Amino acid sequence: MSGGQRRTLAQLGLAATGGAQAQVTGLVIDSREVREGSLFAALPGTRVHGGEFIQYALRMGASAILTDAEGARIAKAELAASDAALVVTEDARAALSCAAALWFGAQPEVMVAVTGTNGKTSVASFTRQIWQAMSLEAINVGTTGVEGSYTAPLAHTTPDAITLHKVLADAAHAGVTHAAMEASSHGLDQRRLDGVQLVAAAFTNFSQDHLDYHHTFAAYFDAKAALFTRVLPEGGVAVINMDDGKGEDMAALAEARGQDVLRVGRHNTAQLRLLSQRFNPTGQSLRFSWLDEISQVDLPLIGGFQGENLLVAAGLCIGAGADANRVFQALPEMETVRGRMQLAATRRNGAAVFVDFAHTPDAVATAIKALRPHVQGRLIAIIGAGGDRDPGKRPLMGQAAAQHADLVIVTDDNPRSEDPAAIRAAVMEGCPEAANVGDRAEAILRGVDALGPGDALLILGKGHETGQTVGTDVLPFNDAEQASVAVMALDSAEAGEGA
Ligand SMILES: CC(=O)N[C@H]1[C@@H](OP(=O)(O)OP(=O)(O)OC[C@H]2O[C@@H](n3ccc(=O)[nH]c3=O)[C@H](O)[C@@H]2O)O[C@H](CO)[C@@H](O)[C@@H]1O[C@H](C)C(=O)N[C@@H](C)C(=O)N[C@H](CCC(=O)O)C(=O)O
Ligand SMILES: Nc1ncnc2c1ncn2[C@@H]1O[C@H](COP(=O)(O)OP(=O)(O)OP(=O)(O)O)[C@@H](O)[C@H]1O
Ligand SMILES: N[C@H](CCC[C@H](N)C(=O)O)C(=O)O
Ligand SMILES: [Mg+2]
Repeated sequence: MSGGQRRTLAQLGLAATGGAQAQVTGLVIDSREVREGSLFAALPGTRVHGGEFIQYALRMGASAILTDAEGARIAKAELAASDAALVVTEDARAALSCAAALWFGAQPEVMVAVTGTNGKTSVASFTRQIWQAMSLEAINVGTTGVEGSYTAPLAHTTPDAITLHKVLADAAHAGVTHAAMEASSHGLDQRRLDGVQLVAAAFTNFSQDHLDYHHTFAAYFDAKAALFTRVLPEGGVAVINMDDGKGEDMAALAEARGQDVLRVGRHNTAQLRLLSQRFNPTGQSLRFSWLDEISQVDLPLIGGFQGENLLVAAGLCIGAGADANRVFQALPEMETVRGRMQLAATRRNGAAVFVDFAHTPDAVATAIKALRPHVQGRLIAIIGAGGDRDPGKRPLMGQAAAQHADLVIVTDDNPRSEDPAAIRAAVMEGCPEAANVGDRAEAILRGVDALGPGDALLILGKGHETGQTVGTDVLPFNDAEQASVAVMALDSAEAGEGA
């Protein structure tokens, strides 16, 4: 990670209380990765304070420790006995982010970020696609990794500051000039993107998720709002979806900070205003106005929310300096975002199977309702909820599915450390009539088997994911692949019977 370089703390924007001349050879947040000369950032955690590992980091040769008062208290004796440099700051996470930005030293010139409970990956991908259609070297950074003109896998939606700045620097060195990144609420709360220089930022929507981490809706909202109140500088452009219940509040916060607000949506205050959407079996046509000019575009995207996300992405590109007409010209070239309302297979009788990443109550409702106008017959939904994630959302996801689909199958979705049957039982509280089929492959087979002409199956929750996490094992699993296998098996069995 050091690439052989050495920096002083001053060069990393850090003021030390001792050993200020220390030469840092790399930045790490996990003591197990400390090498000779590393700066170890001992951060507060959800399970333990990183200060507990300072002793080990010093033993492994750390030349500097960055921590908060609590970390310094925990390791007081070891720090006193060491000649390593010590930086104690109120917000060690924020300091680490700025140090990481300085350490890696490069990021794409034009960077934007998007927050919101749902739609971040979609908006980031569309933003990157628009830029690429305008012949710019662009990437999106988030849940699906780094995609576009430079690619890399990522484990998190908003990676920790060190991983993030390494990726941004690598992309910039590879010639990437434009980047759209996702700002998750965890990422914002943990200051992971505080060192990123944003020119514009967007807000999609706000509904229940991650209450296991944030505990209250107010804290969850504040984490998201920090994209505008802390990360995006004054004078940046805030692109706000005004159709969401929190749109007005977010716009007011951005204005109070001195940002230009670009309003998007059906709302009558929107400058980029969605006038109408028409759906057909393979996509939709969108009519919208920008200031006083009206445009219309045909898109190969399934689901009304994708049209809405696309306008937010267009707003981000305009907010980041692109010419509006060139942005609008790029829109017909948009491709489906992987795992978001993605057509996975079609049965011989014409019934379609879609895969979508809905994993919140609002997304489950939105996704099923969004598919409805594209479907003539029955709509069957497969849902599950993740283990070690907000348990409160489980019955609400079941309820949303029961309310909007004609038939529901409840199955497993990354049970992680929890009992899968207990998670399914919690989901079933919201949809007591649903079938309960733990094995996901079998659930998909049953869903596909139930498809008559004109029907559609919507498999929710995993989207682009390629694994099923059970305990700590990640078993290979891909909804789109399973759907194809099920369609092939059932169609050929039926053809065999007919022969
Ligand atoms: C809940 C959460 O965000 N946890 C993150 C947090 O871990 P934590 O607070 O639990 O850490 P901890 O285990 O208490 O340890 C405290 C500190 O001690 C350090 N440590 C720990 C053990 C050791 O031997 N040595 C050591 O130095 C850890 O690196 C950490 O800095 O800090 C760690 C790094 O400092 C992160 O890796 C970890 O992300 C975990 C892996 C995670 O899964 N996060 C998910 C929930 C997440 O961030 N998701 C969001 C949103 C997803 C969405 O879009 O819906 C995302 O952006 O991906
Ligand atoms: N604008 C929207 N409004 C409501 N639901 C949406 C919207 N956009 C996407 N969704 C739903 O949320 C799912 C996830 O979309 P996407 O991956 O873009 O969101 P995300 O915010 O990146 O999610 P994550 O928090 O996991 O990173 C989609 O598959 C869809 O079901
Ligand atoms: N980024 C989200 C993804 C959830 C996807 C779903 N398949 C699950 O495991 O709950 C999270 O970590 O909460
Ligand atoms: Mg995402």
